[in-house]
Amino acid sequence: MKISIRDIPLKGKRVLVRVDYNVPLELDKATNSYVVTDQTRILETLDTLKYLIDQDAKIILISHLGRPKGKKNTKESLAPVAPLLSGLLGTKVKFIGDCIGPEVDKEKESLKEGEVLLLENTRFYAGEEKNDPEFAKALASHIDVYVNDAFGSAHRAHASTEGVCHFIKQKAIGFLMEKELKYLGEELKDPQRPFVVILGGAKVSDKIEVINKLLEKADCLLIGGAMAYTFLLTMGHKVGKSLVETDKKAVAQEALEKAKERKVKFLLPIDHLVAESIDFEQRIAKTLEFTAAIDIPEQRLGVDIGPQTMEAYRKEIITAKTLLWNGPMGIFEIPGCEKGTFSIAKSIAENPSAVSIVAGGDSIKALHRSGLSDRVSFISTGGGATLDFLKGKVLPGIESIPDK
Ligand SMILES: Nc1ncnc2c1ncn2[C@@H]1O[C@H](COP(=O)(O)OP(=O)(O)OP(=O)(O)O)[C@@H](O)[C@H]1O
Ligand SMILES: O=C(O)[C@H](O)COP(=O)(O)O
Repeated sequence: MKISIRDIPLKGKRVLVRVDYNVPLELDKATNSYVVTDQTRILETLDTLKYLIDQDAKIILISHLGRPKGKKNTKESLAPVAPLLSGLLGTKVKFIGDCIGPEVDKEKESLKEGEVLLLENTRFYAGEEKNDPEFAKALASHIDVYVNDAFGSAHRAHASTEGVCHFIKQKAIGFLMEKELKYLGEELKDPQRPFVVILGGAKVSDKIEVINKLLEKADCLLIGGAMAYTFLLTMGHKVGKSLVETDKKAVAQEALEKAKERKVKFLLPIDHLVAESIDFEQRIAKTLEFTAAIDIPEQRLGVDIGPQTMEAYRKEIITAKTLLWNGPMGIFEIPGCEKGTFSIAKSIAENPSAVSIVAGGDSIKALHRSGLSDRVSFISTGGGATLDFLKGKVLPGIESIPDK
């Protein structure tokens, strides 16, 4: 058991809290400013933050947002989180446009008991992802206690999740981290069967390797999203202009063989929604139409699963005893391409007696949009972190917090 914030005195201490506020932002054209479109990850940290405020701690929040690769930009600034968090906590959350340096140190020093300061995106510095000790040391300056409540980032050995721990003596996990570990650990250690995993999304390179591990635990895998096309391509199907990672074909082949060997059902889309092109800026899919077959025409790209696939996946979902869903089935952000993803949410809702776990920023956003969030057993705030946890991998963000 990890040391929790309940286990240490916090009054008057400067507490650096690593949260995962890697939340989706959208430009609000009316105000020309970015707004948070899914607050889940923020809401889930409120218990920890309220507790720290009650304990008269001086709270300094750090997080990453997006993948800015060491460069500052407004699109990935944490600034829009501050007013939102102020409202949710009922206390002013001050924001400063940097996360290290003399200005930040001054703010840290002048912080009073119960006050909350939010720092800028740690990934605006290359030192974050490189886990640079100098950068980690700068994050740790003027800090008494480090709290990791960022389960979603625990699989990253970055300066704010791992490196910083070498410069701060007292460390603990927050309530969100505790909940995630308890839930995912208990429910999925020895899952009730059939255990059905639904995987989709764009991060093919992240997830395709995870599939190999899940094949050792799950009874059935339902594949959607962009990663499905890499598998279909590997099997010799035509995928047109769909998003694929050709360098992952060998891994895909290995997974297909392993599924066969272990007698794990491995379902891929049998029909698709395709488009001529996608304009992500305008959120428009040109010439949407269903293919009645697995192959995708040359000049088209797959943007969602088709109706036959939805029904095939539904059949597996409604008879499962344990369900895990990570990643949308299509480019659900674009109007007209959301039906496949919503159909997964609906099918899960049809099976209330199963333990259902949904993980991943976009999957959660889609779940909320479908209005069925209250029909799942547990919503994990982790995407890659949850999958790594399932693989039994050591998560650096958890490892660096000592046991009781
Ligand atoms: N067919 C497709 N072609 C291109 N992009 C797709 C396709 N299907 C889904 N996507 C994109 O995948 C993205 C989500 O993938 P991602 O792996 O980030 O899922 P997630 O649930 O947020 O999990 P995580 O938290 O691990 O990131 C969405 O932006 C969606 O548009
Ligand atoms: O959204 C996530 O899974 C976490 O915030 C980690 O983000 P990353 O995949 O960009 O490291």
